Amino acid sequence: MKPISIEVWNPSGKYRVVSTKSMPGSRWIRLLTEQDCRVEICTETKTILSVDDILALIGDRCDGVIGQLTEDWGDVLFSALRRAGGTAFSNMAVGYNNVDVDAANKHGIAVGNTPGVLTETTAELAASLSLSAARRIVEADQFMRAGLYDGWLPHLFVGNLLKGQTVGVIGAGRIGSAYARMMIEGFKMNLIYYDLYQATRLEKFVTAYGEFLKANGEQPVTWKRASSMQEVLSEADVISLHPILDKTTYHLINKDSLALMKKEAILVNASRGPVIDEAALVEHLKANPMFRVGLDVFEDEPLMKPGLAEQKNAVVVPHIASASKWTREGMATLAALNVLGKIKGYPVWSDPNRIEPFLDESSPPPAASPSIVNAKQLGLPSSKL
Ligand SMILES: NC(=O)c1ccc[n+]([C@@H]2O[C@H](COP(=O)([O-])OP(=O)(O)OC[C@H]3O[C@@H](n4cnc5c(N)ncnc54)[C@H](O)[C@@H]3O)[C@@H](O)[C@H]2O)c1
Ligand SMILES: O=C(O)[C@H](O)CO
Repeated sequence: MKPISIEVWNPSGKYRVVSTKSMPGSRWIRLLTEQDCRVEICTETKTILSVDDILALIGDRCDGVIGQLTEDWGDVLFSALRRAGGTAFSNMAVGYNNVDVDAANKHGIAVGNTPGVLTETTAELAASLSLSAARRIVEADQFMRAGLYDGWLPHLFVGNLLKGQTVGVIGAGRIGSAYARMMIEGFKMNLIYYDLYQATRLEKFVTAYGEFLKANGEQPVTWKRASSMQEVLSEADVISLHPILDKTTYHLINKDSLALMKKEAILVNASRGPVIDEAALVEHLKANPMFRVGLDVFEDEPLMKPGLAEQKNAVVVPHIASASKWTREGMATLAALNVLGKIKGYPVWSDPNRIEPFLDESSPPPAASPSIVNAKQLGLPSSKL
């Protein structure tokens, strides 16, 4: 196996923890080295590591790995980690569709993720994409830079007004609900959402905000929980996708579902690329120039499907929804603490949505793993804190 380049922190540490990428901030490194970990960070320049690269990083002895959503964590890697004496893996991401959790269970490896810390940052990017698509910001920017602006015109880059329109959310979990609140409070949009579960807190928020507006003599905002995704697609003016990626959400948006949407609707995706059949989307964009999309994620990432890049009615950014400094440093901290907690035999934090105590730099983090998705399957104890 070819050697792989690494940077080492605290070489004499008792536990060997590998990070497949350099991650923002230094707190995560400090938290590990202070607890007797030797931290090895992969410094290979290529962006996506292969399974063989990661096998080389795991080597003969490894207690835990912090990995990335671009990596394929299945039976090969989990069995290698187990053989090397490891018991812990954490994705530096909330989504873990790149992880075969059954394989991890089989080998007794805890799988961590990083919920909560990226909720607002990701929702803000989805809101940015919604605005950019509605007001044609990227097209207008390119027009200016090309020196084409020769004076104000009544028809120049006319887009969509959001106020009073309906925002549709598919997957009203943490991020979907935060996005909905931004669009409702910011632009006084009405809400229609589809989720397998009732978003009670979100409904209460919209009701209370509607009452506030009414009391101030303004048109109140409203909410509706749709009984099908199709209802959201046909009624909403702006639709944002925020479900997890699994078998039930793969190609949720396809040729048939696109046909249900309004001709001037806006579709935003900051969840996972395969939630949209991207080839069908390209055809829809070509046939409907007033339909616009804002995409942070792509079906064959890092590639775009042929034809997408040429569509002026698409705003595309490279999977940056969680990319604020605070969030990325927090994700690194949570991922490191997931691995550390398992190595040290700490219990699992009882509420993965209440992660503030782990992010407070002025006090030591609780002795717990913040979020282990297979804690129940592995029978890991829950923290009483
Ligand atoms: N683009 C990015 O950088 C970025 C950043 C963070 C998260 N994400 C993605 O966003 C996803 C959601 O994150 P979250 O923290 O809000 O998770 P969450 O678990 O709080 O929310 C997901 C919601 O999807 C719902 N859902 C599941 N299956 C569904 C279906 N078939 N139809 C409708 N709704 C369904 C769930 O009930 C849940 O409410 C992550 O899994 C991840 O893939 C992407
Ligand atoms: O799932 C996630 O966390 C994102 O895709 C990266 O922030």
